[in-house]
Amino acid sequence: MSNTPVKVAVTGAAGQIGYSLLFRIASGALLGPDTPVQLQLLEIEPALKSLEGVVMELDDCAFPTLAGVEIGSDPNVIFDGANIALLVGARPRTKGMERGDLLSANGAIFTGQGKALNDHAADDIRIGVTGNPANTNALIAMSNAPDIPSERFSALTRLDHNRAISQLAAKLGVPVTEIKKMTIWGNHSATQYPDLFHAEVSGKNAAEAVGDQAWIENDFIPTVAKRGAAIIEARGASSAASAASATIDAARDWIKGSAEGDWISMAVASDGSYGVPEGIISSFPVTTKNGDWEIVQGLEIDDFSRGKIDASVKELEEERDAVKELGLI
Ligand SMILES: NC(=O)C1=CN([C@@H]2O[C@H](COP(=O)(O)OP(=O)(O)OC[C@H]3O[C@@H](n4cnc5c(N)ncnc54)[C@H](O)[C@@H]3O)[C@@H](O)[C@H]2O)C=CC1
Ligand SMILES: O=C([O-])CC(=O)C(=O)O
Repeated sequence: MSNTPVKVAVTGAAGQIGYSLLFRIASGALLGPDTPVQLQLLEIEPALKSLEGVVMELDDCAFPTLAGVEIGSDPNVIFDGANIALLVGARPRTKGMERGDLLSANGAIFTGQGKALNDHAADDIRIGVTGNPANTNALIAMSNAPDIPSERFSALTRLDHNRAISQLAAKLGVPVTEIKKMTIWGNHSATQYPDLFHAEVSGKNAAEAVGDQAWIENDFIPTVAKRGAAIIEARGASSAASAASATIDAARDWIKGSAEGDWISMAVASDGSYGVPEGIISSFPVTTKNGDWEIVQGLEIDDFSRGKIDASVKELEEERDAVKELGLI
């Protein structure tokens, strides 16, 4: 095992996602069994007592890869020297709310955290935003951290990506491992576009393997896009363990690299690819290597996909304009 622990900051650490996420990071699921991690956990003051209980449980696991845990409510302290920051802390939506309803409630959190990361994080910082509305929260953090390169920020659409793989595998009766090149385009919201036209099943085009446009349009796309709401309806609380798992998948692949012959979905600052306006944080197919990502280029976008991508991007532009209006960017 190398000696220098990687500092992983997690916000909202006493929350539902945190309760699943921290134990997986501490056990080596993020960086592997040979890399010690130091957890730096941020919570609001009233949640610190509960977080102390979580830390007692982390201690009780005696994880060989857990080098230490620090907790606190000041982002300037907790982000100090962080190599990876997973920004989970934000109010989740409840029944009947759309993610856009969270813009003003949660947006303000990300101005302060962006500034604190700017001033205190390590030079190699990578920042993944899970807290909703994830894309626009990432945009807010990025806009408030002028010294951190914009490509170091991403928002989580990996949960949608994993949901899309799982739905397609169930439809075709194949293992999830047969599915490659899934893409989520746009916003982590009901307008997102899970794309089967570039995905592959056992090396063959997924849309052709399905052979049922009506299922794609009326079943697959809405099931994936509205899965978060379906879980809130069933569980009475928003997805947590699956969100934690996707947060790990996304950060691990970013740092360790995506698999050869495959790609992943990540919401990143657009460079104008596929007609998505520069600067907004939109989900794309990306490959990753050594902590860097690249948008997969050259995919042909037909009219159906174009319409879906444009609708989600329009929503992201509206969210950007709304937070501009609120003075958050
Ligand atoms: N992008 C994605 O795929 C998904 C995103 N989410 C989002 O993740 C977020 C967290 O969800 P849960 O853990 O279920 O919520 P939760 O309410 O159980 O936990 C959130 C925690 O964040 C803390 N918090 C609030 N303000 C904070 C601040 N300024 N600094 C640090 N911590 C702060 C709260 O005290 C709370 O403990 C929500 O916004 C939810 O909508 C949830 C599922 C999937
Ligand atoms: O839907 C929600 O509010 C929680 C979430 O982001 C998801 O499960 O995708």
